[in-house]
Amino acid sequence: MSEGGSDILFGGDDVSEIAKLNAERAVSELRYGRPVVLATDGARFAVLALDAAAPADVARFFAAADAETDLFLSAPRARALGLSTIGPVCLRTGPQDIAELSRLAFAAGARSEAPWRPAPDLGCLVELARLAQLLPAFLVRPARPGDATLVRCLAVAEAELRAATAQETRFREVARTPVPLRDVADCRFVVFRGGLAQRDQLAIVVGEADASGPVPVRIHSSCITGDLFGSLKCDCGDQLREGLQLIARRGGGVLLYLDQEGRGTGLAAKMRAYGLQHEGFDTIEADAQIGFEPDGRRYGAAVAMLRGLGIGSVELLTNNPAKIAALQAAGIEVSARTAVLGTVTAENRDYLVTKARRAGHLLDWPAIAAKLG
Ligand SMILES: Nc1nc2c(ncn2[C@@H]2O[C@H](COP(=O)(O)OP(=O)(O)OP(=O)(O)O)[C@@H](O)[C@H]2O)c(=O)[nH]1
Ligand SMILES: [Zn+2]
Repeated sequence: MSEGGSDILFGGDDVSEIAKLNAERAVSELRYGRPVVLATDGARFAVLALDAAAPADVARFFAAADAETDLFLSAPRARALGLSTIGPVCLRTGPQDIAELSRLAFAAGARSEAPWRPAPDLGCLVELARLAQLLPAFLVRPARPGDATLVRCLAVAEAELRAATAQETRFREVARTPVPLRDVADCRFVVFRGGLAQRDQLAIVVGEADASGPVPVRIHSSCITGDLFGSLKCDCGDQLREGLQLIARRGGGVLLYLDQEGRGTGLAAKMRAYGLQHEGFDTIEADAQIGFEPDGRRYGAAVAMLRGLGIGSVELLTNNPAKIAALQAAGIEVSARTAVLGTVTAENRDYLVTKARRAGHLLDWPAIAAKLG
């Protein structure tokens, strides 16, 4: 029986499959604002995701505590508060209302004088927050044996979360059908299902690519604001359409459309970060203020889809060296890189400059200027 109490299983006893089930249940509980019991090496904690908890949930969590409650924060958020740390921390806050806890967890420019300790033992909470697409801030207290308030709560072991990551690269094709697009008529949409706490992923197969050589591929992270609504704040919509056209001009290839809004932080976090950008933070500083590293994206789904499509060598359409490195690390050959240039606007210029200066994106400014005419 697993720490999570999943003693009855419907189909299969693959350890990482069981771990996935429990990890996804934990993600769901946290998103509903319910406490989860986390078993780490030698200790058990009750944890509650602040981003998903209502004031009543927080009050209940404190009321049930016979021990001190801490506020767990990721390393970027701790540093934003002025704490000198390289890892996540626990602040000893004492009972607080949700407004004060939220100030400490998310508010731009906030500082903390509260006592704190490094919390490497709870580092898996950052991973849980990423899977749940919640800001990485949790109320944490020891879960004592016999604590009646936690009897009906889901328990998940840190070891299970680790085992579940094996599922991040397991996908299977579930649907394939032609979808002619305005700019690229010869297209098939191929849907893959799997991963860990992930929605279905999409591969758009254009024309007939010869998979015996390098296949033109764009790996595109979803950007609802840019891709769908033409937001001027980024270059994503241009890159999406130009990527598809470029692939069509090559005679065929694949665009992988990954469910990775906001560099993997999720739509709500991205919109919070946009709010901070209006206050003057750049795209990376804004994410750090709300607790995120510069780029938390994973490419296991992309690798699995390429393999599922029989592609082992690619011409990658990107300016992002992290995408090249991720494919290479997974054994996909990147035989060439081709830039994909969006339009530079007054609204996205600073964003592009930050991507080039701080995230190492390979932006070809002369080519961009030439494109502008
Ligand atoms: N957190 C955050 N995410 C953003 C911001 N602007 C755009 N994004 C996200 O950034 C990602 C950009 O994805 P891509 O266009 O595939 O990737 P890229 O890293 O720019 O690399 P290439 O386009 O391949 O050169 C998408 O997930 C967007 O939703 C922002 O200001 N903050
Ligand atoms: Zn965008």
